Amino acid sequence: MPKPVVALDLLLLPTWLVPVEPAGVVLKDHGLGIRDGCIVFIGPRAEALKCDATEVRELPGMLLTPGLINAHGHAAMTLFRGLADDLPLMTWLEQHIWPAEAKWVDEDFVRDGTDLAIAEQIKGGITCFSDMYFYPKIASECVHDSGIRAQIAIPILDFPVPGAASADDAIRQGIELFGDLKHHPRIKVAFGPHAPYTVGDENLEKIRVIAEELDAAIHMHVHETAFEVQQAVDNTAERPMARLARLGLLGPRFQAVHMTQISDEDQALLVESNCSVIHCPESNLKLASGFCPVERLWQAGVNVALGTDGAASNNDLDLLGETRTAALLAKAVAGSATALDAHRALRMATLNGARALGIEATVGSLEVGKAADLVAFDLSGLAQQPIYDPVSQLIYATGRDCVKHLWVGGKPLLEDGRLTRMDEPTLIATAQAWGRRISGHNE
Ligand SMILES: CSC[C@H]1O[C@@H](n2cnc3c(O)ncnc32)[C@H](O)[C@@H]1O
Ligand SMILES: [Zn+2]
Repeated sequence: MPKPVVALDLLLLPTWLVPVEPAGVVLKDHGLGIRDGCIVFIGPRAEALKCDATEVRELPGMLLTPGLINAHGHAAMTLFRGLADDLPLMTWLEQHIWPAEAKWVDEDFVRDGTDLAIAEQIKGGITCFSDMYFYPKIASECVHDSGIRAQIAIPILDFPVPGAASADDAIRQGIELFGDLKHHPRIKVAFGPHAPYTVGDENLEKIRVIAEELDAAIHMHVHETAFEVQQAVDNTAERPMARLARLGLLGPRFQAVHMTQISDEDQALLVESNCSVIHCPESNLKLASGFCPVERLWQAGVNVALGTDGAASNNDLDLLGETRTAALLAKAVAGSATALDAHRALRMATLNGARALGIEATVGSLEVGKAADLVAFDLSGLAQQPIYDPVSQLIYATGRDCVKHLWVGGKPLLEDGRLTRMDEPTLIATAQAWGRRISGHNE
């Protein structure tokens, strides 16, 4: 019996295809077929050409991978990029960033800054990002309009912040947004208590109850610096991770961002509660916050994903560059050149990110049945030659300027390096206008 012909909206024929799952596999001269936004076919080129495809795209010299997932950031902070550099975390936050946020952050700021962040991320191969910033409803509108995928974490602090008069107000808005977006195909709403030092037990308990009820994720900066942990121990005789465990917050829906300080007890809590850690190496390096022991966590079975953090502490939203930094730093921290090899680094930037955000059934790897969130990297330039392993070349020798095409749910958001739905000159002009206002050259 001849096999039925597979009907496709789009057939992609890259030189290399790296599915990420199964791990370590590189498929040469294979095709990937998309129908109704999902991957419906992966197979050798000769088989792929038998499909009945409405459109066929040859991608010579290109590597097709799952879209990168930026598991932690503060999107609208793109408008504060370079505003306060070369400072330690608490000085940076308390003396520079929080005063600037109090002065400038409003709905327009968040809309313009988030659009800028989305455009930068799409151009850098990112198909999904996690955002934790003020006016989350505005950010969700930007995500909806742009076509990208995102987790929107509702920021919650014990004190008033732009857009929320209190923690209760932020939680109420979060519950409403969660309800409004619970059927959205590309947006997930999570709860984002800022950090152990800005949210007290009472509000953390409220967040635990609501997140449990809604089956929502909790996204939080935790153990970012040694100072944070020491201050908590001095004041309460309890490490923040132990406190979060006591309050019942840890679990598979908990996303612990940073984790540069990990005792054996902290690690045991991460393992037994099955939380994810989101590693932000460049922000940690720039603020001199410390080093997350990625290899040790990986070997212990902890899911480690990757984030850029905001553009005010990084200062870019370049997850491919972040992956390279993570791979290099992991070797230095572990004292072993075999730590976080290129294939595992790519997995951290894709499937582990999806797992951390609770969307690994939908995205994170190229598998039949998953959404077609894909990126094509052009490896035909001289800086990538010769190619023994395209994943090694991608992680160790390629910059985000090699991102050529990108799809989310099968929809093209980047074609030949150009944004399909956003106007780059307008984004640049808008960001420049904010820069003039904030630096005082205008108004
Ligand atoms: C509640 S989310 C927004 C809040 O967090 C601040 N922020 C940005 N980056 C970091 C970081 O690395 N650690 C702690 N807090 C951070 C941001 O400026 C907002 O005030
Ligand atoms: Zn952050």
